[in-house]
Amino acid sequence: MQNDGQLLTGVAPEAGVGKPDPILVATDVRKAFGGIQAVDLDHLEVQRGGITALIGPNGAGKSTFFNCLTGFEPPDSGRWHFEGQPLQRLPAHKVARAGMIRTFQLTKALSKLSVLDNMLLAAPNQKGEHFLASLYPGSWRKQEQHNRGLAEALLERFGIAHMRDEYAGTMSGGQRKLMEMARALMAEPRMIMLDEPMSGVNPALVQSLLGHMRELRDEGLTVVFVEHDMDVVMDISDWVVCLADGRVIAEGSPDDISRNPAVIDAYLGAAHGDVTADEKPQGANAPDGEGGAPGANGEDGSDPDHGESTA
Ligand SMILES: Nc1ncnc2c1ncn2[C@@H]1O[C@H](COP(=O)(O)OP(=O)(O)OP(=O)(O)O)[C@@H](O)[C@H]1O
Repeated sequence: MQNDGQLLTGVAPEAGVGKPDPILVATDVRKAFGGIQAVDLDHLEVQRGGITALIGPNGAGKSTFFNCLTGFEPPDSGRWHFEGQPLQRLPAHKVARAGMIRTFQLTKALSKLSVLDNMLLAAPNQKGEHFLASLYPGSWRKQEQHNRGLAEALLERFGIAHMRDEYAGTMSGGQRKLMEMARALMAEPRMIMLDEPMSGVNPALVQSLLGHMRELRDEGLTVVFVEHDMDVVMDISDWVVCLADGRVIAEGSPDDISRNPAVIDAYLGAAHGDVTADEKPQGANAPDGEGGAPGANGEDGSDPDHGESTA
């Protein structure tokens, strides 16, 4: 089946290259922490309806870039358009309402709430919370019904419906990863940004998560994900963007990227010689062996304090 990611065939593998139908266009996005220039990005376009992987060594600025785009971290400068709408300086909940939503490297479930309540909390536009809307209970009742139906359907889709009334704290790390993806979809986004969705999950669940990502893409959602596992990146991506020192140093198809000398130098490891798609690093991780490896966040990839909710 044709998906919009295939529109990328023939796009030149050049950093900052224009895309046939970009859903996101970001320009001059910069963010420094003290003396560290975490993000120093000139231009990046994300193709609508494709799966784009964001790779790069530890500390390359991937998560900070996600944070800036989604309103979780104020950039020092920069502008970006999503579906033609400028989103810079908007807080996270407004970015989510605009249709762009992210998940976190460490899952952010509220462990003392049920799985279903965690899902419902992730729905934006809680009309009942506004004073005027509360005067017209019909409008929020309708919305609550919609949210409940959506939450039940998503839990079913991700195979965790049997957990709906359990405390989220009782879920395994893998189940939490599934819930994290399901929660993001409560906002009914047009683009989902997944920060290391596979970290700390077992191989069977990786396959299940990959299947969900493909399905979402085939249904028209744009997927951007940060990943260290090059097997996963090569397997699923329509396009790969490599960051180093906050800059886009290369982008292209998985094949282009696996052969790109700048990517091999900065990330895949020049010491290992040329890396082709057939000889890619196994199990992946950053080449220096730091972080990002399956299990690097603890066996279940869970957040030790589970203290926060997503937008
Ligand atoms: N809140 C912060 N305060 C100070 N420095 C920060 C902060 N957040 C990130 N940094 C620094 O900014 C740089 C980019 O970090 P970031 O987490 O965005 O990289 P990354 O590519 O996502 O790394 P990883 O693959 O390890 O998750 C790093 O040098 C990091 O130490």
